[in-house]
Amino acid sequence: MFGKLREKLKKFTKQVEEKIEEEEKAVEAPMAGEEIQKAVQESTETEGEKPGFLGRLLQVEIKEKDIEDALDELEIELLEADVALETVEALREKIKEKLVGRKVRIGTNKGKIIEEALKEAILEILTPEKKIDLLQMIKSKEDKPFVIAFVGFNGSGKTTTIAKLAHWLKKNGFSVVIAASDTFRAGAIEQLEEHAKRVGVKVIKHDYGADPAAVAYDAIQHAKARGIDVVLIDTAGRNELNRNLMDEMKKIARVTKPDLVIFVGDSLGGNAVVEQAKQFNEAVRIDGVILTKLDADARGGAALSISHAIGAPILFVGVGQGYEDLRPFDEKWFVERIFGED
Ligand SMILES: Nc1nc2c(ncn2[C@@H]2O[C@H](COP(=O)(O)OP(=O)(O)OP(=O)(O)O)[C@@H](O)[C@H]2O)c(=O)[nH]1
Repeated sequence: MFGKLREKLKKFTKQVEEKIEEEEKAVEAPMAGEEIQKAVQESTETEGEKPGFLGRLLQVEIKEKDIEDALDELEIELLEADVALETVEALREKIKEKLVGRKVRIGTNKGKIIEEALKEAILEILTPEKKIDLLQMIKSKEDKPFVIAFVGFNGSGKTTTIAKLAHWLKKNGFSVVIAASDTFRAGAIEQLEEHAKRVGVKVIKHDYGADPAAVAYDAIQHAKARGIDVVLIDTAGRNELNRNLMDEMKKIARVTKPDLVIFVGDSLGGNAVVEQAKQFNEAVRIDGVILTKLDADARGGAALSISHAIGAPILFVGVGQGYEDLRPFDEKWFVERIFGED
């Protein structure tokens, strides 16, 4: 996971480290290495925790010029890794904020300081303005069912994801029914039924060509009549966005008044997926995102950008083809995956 992204960030760390070392050499020049360490040690011991007088002399401040070149390179590489432009720019500013002016004592582990700054910057980018606790939301809704509509392009893994989420909800004690509102793509209904059967969930369906909003409406009525907790609405994707699709989405939203609209995107699609999400967000407000195929994603561009770009949190990530392979998203976990080993 994210091998390429990791490489780029490591390269940045190394470049900045070398620059700081150059600054250090200028400070160190008049003294020999061992003398410096000793002087810093003694000075700190006499003045407590904080660096003492000599310690202060023997520290360097990271300057903008030390990181500018490395940031320029990182910016290009992140764009190549399909991180959205506005996210790259925001990340650049945050990294700068965290590093410029920072005082580094000679002899300390500079790589660690730089890596921590990168981690913090990425964590801030990933942390959405609003968070969603799905289980809590479902529990606290008084009039059942809780309705979730899924939107996204063809091939994004939407159908598999709906089955994974149904499985996860069942494991958490909720009853679920699925609306087969993709009445457009040949085979979509059978495919959904097959997945639903495997996870033990009923599908409400009409024929192909039927009104998707009517199918969703029926599923909600079915849930109401039987006290089912959650309705998951599978909507049609297209290969490209068009007016019909957006009008269809708007009608489903009008008729079913979903509690949540979740955008399902293939993380391998990179920036294109972020653009899709933005367009859906303009038509029907997206409340949350599920990114699929993260297990196969070396670049991490979509994952890094999507929350920041549309202001909605990533709720889950798909990390494999099995029904268990859906992971509630956690920013810290994500950052650890980027910096840790696979
Ligand atoms: N490795 C991996 N594969 C996934 C993941 N999610 C889905 N897939 C696979 O992606 C392929 C497409 O998924 P489907 O759910 O069939 O998606 P689709 O029907 O093409 O697309 P929709 O029209 O969006 O439903 C299938 O082979 C899935 O097993 C994931 O998180 N990781």
